[in-house]
Amino acid sequence: MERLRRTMMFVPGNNPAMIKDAGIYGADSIMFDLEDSVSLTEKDTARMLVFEALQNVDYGNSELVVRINGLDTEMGKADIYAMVKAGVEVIRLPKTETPDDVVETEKVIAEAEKFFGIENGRTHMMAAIESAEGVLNAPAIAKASDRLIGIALGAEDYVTNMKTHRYPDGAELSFARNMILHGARAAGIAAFDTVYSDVDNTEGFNHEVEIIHELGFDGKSVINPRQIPLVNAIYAPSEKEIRNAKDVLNAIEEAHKKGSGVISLRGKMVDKPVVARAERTMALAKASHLVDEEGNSYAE
Ligand SMILES: CC(=O)SCCNC(=O)CCNC(=O)[C@H](O)C(C)(C)COP(=O)(O)OP(=O)(O)OC[C@H]1O[C@@H](n2cnc3c(N)ncnc32)[C@H](O)[C@@H]1OP(=O)(O)O
Ligand SMILES: O=C([O-])CC(=O)C(=O)O
Ligand SMILES: [Mg+2]
Repeated sequence: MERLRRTMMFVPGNNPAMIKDAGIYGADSIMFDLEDSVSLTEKDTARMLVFEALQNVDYGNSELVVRINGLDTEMGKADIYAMVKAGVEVIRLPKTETPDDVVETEKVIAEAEKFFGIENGRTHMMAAIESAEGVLNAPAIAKASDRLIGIALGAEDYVTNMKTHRYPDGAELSFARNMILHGARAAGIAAFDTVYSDVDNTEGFNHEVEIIHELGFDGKSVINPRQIPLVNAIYAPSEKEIRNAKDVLNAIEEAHKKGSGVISLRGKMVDKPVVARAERTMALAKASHLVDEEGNSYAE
């Protein structure tokens, strides 16, 4: 079953209190940041703090991601070596412009794995796309390495590059979101939406999450624990959706028993893509604690 990544929470790598408690908020992925939330004078301290945390703190089931500094900075290589040694699950490359950026980073990751005697390929990657060049290359970036689990939009840098701002209707991000989503889906990997900086604006945040949920994003980068339950609530299927998904799965099981891959349910055709959507609905229902492991509703 595909891993659910509804929320990926940024945690500044130079903040020991936030790093220590990051696991208690239920983020699907925790993303320690060594890049733009850390000032140049704190880069070494942040790398050390995150290295220690990855080795010593129990973050439960959350996936552990680190946003490194790019290889065009003097920190990039040291970041990769330290995080690979610490056993990070995913390295997030910021400001990815071209497939070559991914290939170059992968080379250094592979070198580091070899150096520390770690199995080749164990460290996964994701690429953040934060410029016009990156957006235009999104489909190629998404296919640049087998290590990639996903690509993400970084809209703060993107709107700066585009000489615009963030607006409530999100029109300025429409092209980038669609490119990233299509690039990710064509490569068979995940797509993540960008952060929403106005932490106290719940209405604006919910509106943005509704948009990306409808588009089909796997989830969203968040910057504050208060944003996690808001995303989860919008990604949680309704009771009606769960009931329908169960009916679909039961119907297709009956069809399979009869040697068929298609069946009619209340006049609507049930076939492979409908079943795949029903399976995703049930996975989201489980993650949202609306049904148990067997798919039985707690409400029933
Ligand atoms: C454009 C980009 O690159 S975005 C990515 C880089 N930016 C970041 O990583 C920023 C991360 N977020 C933050 O630093 C903060 O959430 C801010 C500055 C946005 C808001 O700060 P505050 O208003 O103080 O947050 P708030 O009052 O909601 O904090 C409540 C609790 O959550 C904790 N918390 C807040 N944000 C985070 C976080 N991102 N990770 C872990 N814990 C956090 C606080 O430490 C506080 O804990 P406490 O109650 O034990 O003291
Ligand atoms: O990746 C993100 O969402 C945060 C970020 O760096 C940006 O928006 O520039
Ligand atoms: Mg950025």
